[in-house]
Amino acid sequence: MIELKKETERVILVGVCLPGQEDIDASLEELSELAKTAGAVTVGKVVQSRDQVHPGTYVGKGKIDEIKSLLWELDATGIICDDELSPAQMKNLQDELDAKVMDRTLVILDIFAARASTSEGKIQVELAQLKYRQTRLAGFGTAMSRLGGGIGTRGPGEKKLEMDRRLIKKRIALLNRELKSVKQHREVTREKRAKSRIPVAAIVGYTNAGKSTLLNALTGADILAEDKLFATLDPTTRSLKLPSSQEILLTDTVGFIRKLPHHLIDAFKSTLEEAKYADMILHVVDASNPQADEQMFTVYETLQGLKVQDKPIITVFNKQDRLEGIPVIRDFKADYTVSISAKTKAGLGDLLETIEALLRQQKVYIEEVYPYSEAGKIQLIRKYGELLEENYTEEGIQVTAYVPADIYPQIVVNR
Ligand SMILES: Nc1nc2c(ncn2[C@@H]2O[C@H](COP(=O)(O)OP(=O)(O)OP(=O)(O)O)[C@@H](O)[C@H]2O)c(=O)[nH]1
Ligand SMILES: [Mg+2]
Repeated sequence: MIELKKETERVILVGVCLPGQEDIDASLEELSELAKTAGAVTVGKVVQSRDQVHPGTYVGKGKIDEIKSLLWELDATGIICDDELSPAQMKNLQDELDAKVMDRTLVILDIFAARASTSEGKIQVELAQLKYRQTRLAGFGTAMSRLGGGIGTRGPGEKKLEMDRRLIKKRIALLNRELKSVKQHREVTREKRAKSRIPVAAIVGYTNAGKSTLLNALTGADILAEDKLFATLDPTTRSLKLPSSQEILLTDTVGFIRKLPHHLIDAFKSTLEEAKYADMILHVVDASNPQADEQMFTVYETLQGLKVQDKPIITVFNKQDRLEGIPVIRDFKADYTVSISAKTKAGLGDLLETIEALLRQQKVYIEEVYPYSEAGKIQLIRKYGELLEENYTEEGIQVTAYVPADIYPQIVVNR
């Protein structure tokens, strides 16, 4: 696709530091990465410490004046606020600054819009964008057209940017119906998988943690892995043979981020929910990131919000090659932890062993002698379980194996 070179947006990032908040710098650093991914250049940062966000203008009057002169000094085209602005805050700031006003949500939506490739992804993004725009169009029709080009104007819904509220409502209803039918399709696929009894592991984690790189390294898939936020939007599933020859399905998922816009969570629920139907979760952490602890916390929160609970989690501390010396395992409680480098493939063997150990926990250990007339049951074990030993004797076939609990009734010896 040929894209005309547009004038680069030069933005000033604006954040509010609430009492007790220590990671405002990291949050703005991440916002700057988001802006870069969306094609803008960060030329300045402004932080105001406040007890609460200013309800009318996000920051206070003094800061607004400061931003005004900065916009002029730095020849900036607009600002991006680190939190989602209310429609009123956005309008007021726009009036005060007479510049393009954006927020974190708008930037994330823009990135998603540029990345969505499947029909499901496109519907989801457009839905989220329309919901975001719906309230912001109300009462100040010119606000959206003031965005001009660039961030906030991309996406499947691009041409409908100037749509009035009534049409937006209609379009939202239509998209919701479309989404429903896509969802049903996804559910059918999921059911098929469940029937095949092949265990599913969902790879989840903060954006840019290395989820796609890991899936590629394990299965030889060629999913785009990039040093960009939200490289992956659509879940991809690949199968993997474990050393015991048991098969498992691995699903790569969309990354999480702090302050993930709720419009997106709603719209992407069925995609995000891949984790809900998995047998286990591989939580990939970028151990080389100074914010790793906070990122893990965000992932836990998001999983909880999606009601993904009580699943065995393997925490995978990735990017060990970037760390010097001994592998880092952070201090927290988890069922299983592994240190790897998806890039150099170090530790992948450990990871596979851990996955097997976990699967084994969900299995029943058996020591049996099968009469030759029941040899078919051993085929079942081989297919769904893990056959450890098989000896042909006079009494029958001696077998030791791990068998999935749900298969167990089918392989009991008739006596
Ligand atoms: N040094 C190092 N870099 C890694 C490792 N694993 C992944 N990366 C890099 O980290 C960046 C992000 O990797 P991805 O696999 O795209 O991350 P992701 O979690 O799929 O990210 P999103 O899809 O954007 O949420 C890429 O530039 C990878 O090359 C690793 O073990 N070591
Ligand atoms: Mg990815």
